[in-house]
Amino acid sequence: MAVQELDTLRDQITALDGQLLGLLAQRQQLTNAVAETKIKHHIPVRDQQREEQLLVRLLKQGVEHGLDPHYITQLYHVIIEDSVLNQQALLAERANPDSSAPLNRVAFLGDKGSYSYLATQRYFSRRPGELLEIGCQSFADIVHKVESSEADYAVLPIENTSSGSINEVYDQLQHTRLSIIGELTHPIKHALLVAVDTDISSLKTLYAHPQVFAQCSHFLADLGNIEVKPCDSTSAAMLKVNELNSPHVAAIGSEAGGQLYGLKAIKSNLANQKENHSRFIVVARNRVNVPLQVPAKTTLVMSTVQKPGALVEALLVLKNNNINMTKLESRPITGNPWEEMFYLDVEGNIQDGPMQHALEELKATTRYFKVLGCYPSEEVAPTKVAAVDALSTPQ
Ligand SMILES: O=C(O)C(=O)C[C@]1(C(=O)O)C=C[C@@H](O)C=C1
Repeated sequence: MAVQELDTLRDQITALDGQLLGLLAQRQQLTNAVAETKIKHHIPVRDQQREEQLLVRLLKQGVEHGLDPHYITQLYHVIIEDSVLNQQALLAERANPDSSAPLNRVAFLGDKGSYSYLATQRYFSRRPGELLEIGCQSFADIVHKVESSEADYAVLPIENTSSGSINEVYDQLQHTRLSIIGELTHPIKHALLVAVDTDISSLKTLYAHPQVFAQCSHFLADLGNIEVKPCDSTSAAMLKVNELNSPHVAAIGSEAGGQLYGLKAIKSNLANQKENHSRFIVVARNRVNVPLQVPAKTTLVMSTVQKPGALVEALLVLKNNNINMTKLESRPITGNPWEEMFYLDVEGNIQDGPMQHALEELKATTRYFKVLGCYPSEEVAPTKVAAVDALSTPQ
C-alpha cells in the first residue's frame, strides 16, 4: 500500500539527487576547462595544495551543516579522482592525436561480465570513440589479436592484491612487441552467484577462474566438501551456472557481471582480503606520448649478467638517479634454466632527462634491457588533511 507521506519525501529526494547530478556535470565542465588551460600553460594536472584548501573549506562547511567529516572526505576523494583521471585522459588524447579513432577494438579475457570486461568498460569510458569488445579465451589469444591488428588494444590483468602477480601475463610480455600504454586498478568484489533460489548448504559444485579460487581460499576452506571446477574466465563460470540452472551449483564472480547472466548473489565479500583490487595494463601496437604534466609510470624488462650482486648493481642505478621503483617481479627465462627476467615498474616519464640518463646507465649494466611502455599513472593517491582527525574527534 502506498504511503502518501513516504511518496512525497521520496519525490523530494529524487529531485535533489537530480540536482546533485546536474551540479556534478557542471563541475566536470569546469575541470575540463581547467585541463585546457593547463595544456596551454604547461601546468601539472595535480595540485594537492589546491585540493587541501578545498577540502579544509568543505569540511568546515560540512560540519556547520551537520555532515560527517569522513563522509565528506570520502565523497570528495571520489570526485577528485574522477576529475584528475578525466583531465589526464584529455591531456593524453591531445598528446596523441593520431591514436584517436571512432572505434576502439579491445581484446580482453572472457566474455561480458568478466572482471576484465568491467575494467575495459571503465578504462574506455573516459576515452573518445566507440568500444567494440572482443572476448578471448586465453592471454595468448588476447595478445595475438592486437599483434595481428584484429584488435587495437588489449586489457590484461597483471596483479591482484590477494593472489599477487599474474605470471602468465608477465610471460606474454616477454615475447611481444606490443607496448603498455595505460593502466587501471579495478575493485574485485567476489560474490557467490546462483541461478535458482538455494542456500550454501545445498551446493555441490563451484565454478570459477583459478585466480578467483586463490583469492577466496579462506572462504573455500570453510566450505568443506564442495567440488571446485576451474573455468577459463569468470564469465565462463557464470555462463555454466546459468546453463545448468540447478540449486546445487554456483559461480564466483562479480554481482554486476552475474546480473548479465540472470544470477543472484547469495553471499558477498568472499575474498581473503577486504581490499581486493586488480591492476590491469592496456597494451597496443604503438607507444604513446605521455605529457610531462601528468604522473607517468614506466615498465622495464631486463636480465642481468650472471655474477654476484648484478641485480643490486642495476637497482642502485635507480637509487642514484632518484627514481622510485613501485614493483619488481622475476620470471624464469624460457629455455635458460635458473636464469631470470626482471620486470620493474618505476615512477617517471621516459621523455624526462633524469629518467633517460638512468635508462642509459641501466642498459650498460644489464645483459638484456627493454622498455615495455611509459604510460599515465592512474593511481590517484587521496590528499590527506590533518584537520579531518581533529574535526571528527568526539568532544
Ligand atoms: O583546480 C585545479 O587545478 C584542478 O585541476 C581541479 C581539481 C578539482 O577537481 O577540484 C582537480 C585536480 C587538482 O589536483 C586540483 C583540483
